[in-house]
Amino acid sequence: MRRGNLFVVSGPSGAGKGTLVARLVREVPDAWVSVSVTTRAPRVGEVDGVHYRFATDEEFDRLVEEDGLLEWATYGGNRYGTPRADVEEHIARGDQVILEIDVQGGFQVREKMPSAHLVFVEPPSLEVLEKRLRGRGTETEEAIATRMEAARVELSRKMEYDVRLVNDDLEEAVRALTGYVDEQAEETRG
Ligand SMILES: Nc1nc2c(ncn2[C@@H]2O[C@H](COP(=O)(O)OP(=O)(O)O)[C@@H](O)[C@H]2O)c(=O)[nH]1
Ligand SMILES: Nc1ncnc2c1ncn2[C@@H]1O[C@H](COP(=O)(O)OP(=O)(O)O)[C@@H](O)[C@H]1O
Repeated sequence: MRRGNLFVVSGPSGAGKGTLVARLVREVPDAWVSVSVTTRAPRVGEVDGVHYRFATDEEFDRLVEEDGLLEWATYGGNRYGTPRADVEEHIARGDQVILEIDVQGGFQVREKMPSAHLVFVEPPSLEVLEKRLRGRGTETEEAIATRMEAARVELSRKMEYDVRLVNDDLEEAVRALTGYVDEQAEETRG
């Protein structure tokens, strides 16, 4: 039976993961993006169940206890996790499953599912990263500082990922990501 593939997309906050993954799902028909659970507060325009499943600390605790998460991590003082059942179901269905998660989560996925493909999205520079984060207009100055600090740690682990792509020119980065997913998927698509 046809089985899908699992892809992890990580990289510093503001590198453009969300933008790239949104383009990927438009261009690769069997791509499916997991919706994470988070204890972070919704941003303006974020819809529960679409961008994230927003949860209380107690709800998140319960998911961890029930072993309902494939991986989870704390980022910027909030917890984020990948619901396990949906991911397993979509892989079984033959989809190209995409997890947009931080590097701590990326390495947990590699441990549990060694066949996962790990993609690291890099910004052209730290200066550009900070500009993008500020330009997005979603974070306070304090949150930007926390994210820039996390970015340095995340970037220090990029060589442990299977592939790296620099998101400078958006169209070029979209082509690189869709090309990689298609290439890995080809064998299992049948
Ligand atoms: N480990 C893990 N990280 C996640 C998950 N969902 C999102 N993240 C990561 O958490 C970090 C913060 O996400 P978010 O608050 O949405 O900020 P943004 O990435 O700047 O839009 C990013 O690095 C996300 O990739 C998840 O389910 N698990
Ligand atoms: N190649 C690019 N060139 C310029 N701006 C970009 C590019 N890719 C993304 N952006 C912008 O940078 C900001 C951060 O992108 P986003 O996808 O939210 O990053 P992430 O999901 O990694 O936190 C957004 O405002 C987005 O529109």
